[in-house]
Amino acid sequence: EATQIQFWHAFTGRLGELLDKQVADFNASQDQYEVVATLKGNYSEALNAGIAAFRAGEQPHILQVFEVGTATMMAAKGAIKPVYEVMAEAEADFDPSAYLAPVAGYYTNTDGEMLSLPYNSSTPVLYINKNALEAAGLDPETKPATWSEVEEILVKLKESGSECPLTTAWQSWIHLENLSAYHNVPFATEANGFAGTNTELAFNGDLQVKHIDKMGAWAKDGLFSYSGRRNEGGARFRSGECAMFTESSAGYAGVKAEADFPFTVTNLPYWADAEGAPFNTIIGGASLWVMSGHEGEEYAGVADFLNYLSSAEVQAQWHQDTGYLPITTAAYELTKEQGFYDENPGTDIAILQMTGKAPTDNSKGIRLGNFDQVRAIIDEELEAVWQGEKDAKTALDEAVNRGNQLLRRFEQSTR
Ligand SMILES: O=P(O)(O)OC[C@H](O)CO
Repeated sequence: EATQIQFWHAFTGRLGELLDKQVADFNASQDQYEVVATLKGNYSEALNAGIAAFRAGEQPHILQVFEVGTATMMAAKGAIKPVYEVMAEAEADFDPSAYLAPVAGYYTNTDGEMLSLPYNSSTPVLYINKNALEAAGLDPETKPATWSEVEEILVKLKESGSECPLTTAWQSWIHLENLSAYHNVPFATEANGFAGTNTELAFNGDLQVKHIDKMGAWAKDGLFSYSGRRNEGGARFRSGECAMFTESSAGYAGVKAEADFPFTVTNLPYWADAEGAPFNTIIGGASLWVMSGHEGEEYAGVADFLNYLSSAEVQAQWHQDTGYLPITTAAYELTKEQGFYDENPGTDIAILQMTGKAPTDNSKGIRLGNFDQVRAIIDEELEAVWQGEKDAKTALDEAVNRGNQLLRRFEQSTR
């Protein structure tokens, strides 16, 4: 009988279908192991389910954790079995340098050891409904590079009757975390937490205040329409209601499957007056953590499955279907060879935007404890701006102060 491997994840919709297919293909490719994929809710819910299950001794073998939970998982030493160790014990053919540096770097400790397996890494991009541009009397091929250009388009969209010229998914990730990296200003001190847990939030600087202030004004003028904290805006873009949409590169999976209008995927816009901008954006998405407390034979199966997911063919197909980054150099090269980027313009935007410039201390990534809870505070404060209850500076100052208390709590818990 096949050894079962439990895999808990957070993918619904088109991404859920594609994940189920990968699992079915792996199961069909051999008869020693059977991976059982279980949906555990959204990213936060899946993370909490994994932690609660560990406490109850009922943890899965593999847990998908979004990038926000990385520091929490790294600190949960007894609960996890680092991927490099799983691979070494299984004597698997595993080469960490096969992974793209900015992706691997996110999930690697200071000794260069890979702790979790990069699986679905994304970066934010801008989606545009070409029909909406045309209806506003604009060239449907328009690709605004800067936020000032975006603003001019939003005004025309509104004049043409659009009730939702712009919406966004993941507001903190795109409009504060990536905004900061893209303009080379700190989101937090200590290299955004990569250099240590003694870190403080710093996203209430001039650039961030200016950007959130602008978005607040756009909300007031009916140019920006808020949809929710995660990717609720996706349905509104795919149905044609919203004309422009800032969202993960992986929003591509759903847009490609559902939108019945021509669309553009282009770079996340930047502020042209910021020196040196744009720098590179940072990753989001999730990685796969192996949990401790299982049998050796089961870990051999985990190693096989993770290697399967990383193989060039599987990873290239996943990248092409979902819009997630290709993860390994081999999958990237294979995708180029297959002519995918030429046939599907915009699909290489994410990887180019991530890797265009050498990362700085502000654009390597973000590694903060209690980050999911910090994001909830940020969401609350941003919502107050969109509703016209707070100005941008007050909201960001309060988010920084409230968030810092959670960072201190995390630091104390790791001592
Ligand atoms: O939609 P995803 O999977 O690319 O994730 C977006 C954000 O990184 C979530 O924190």
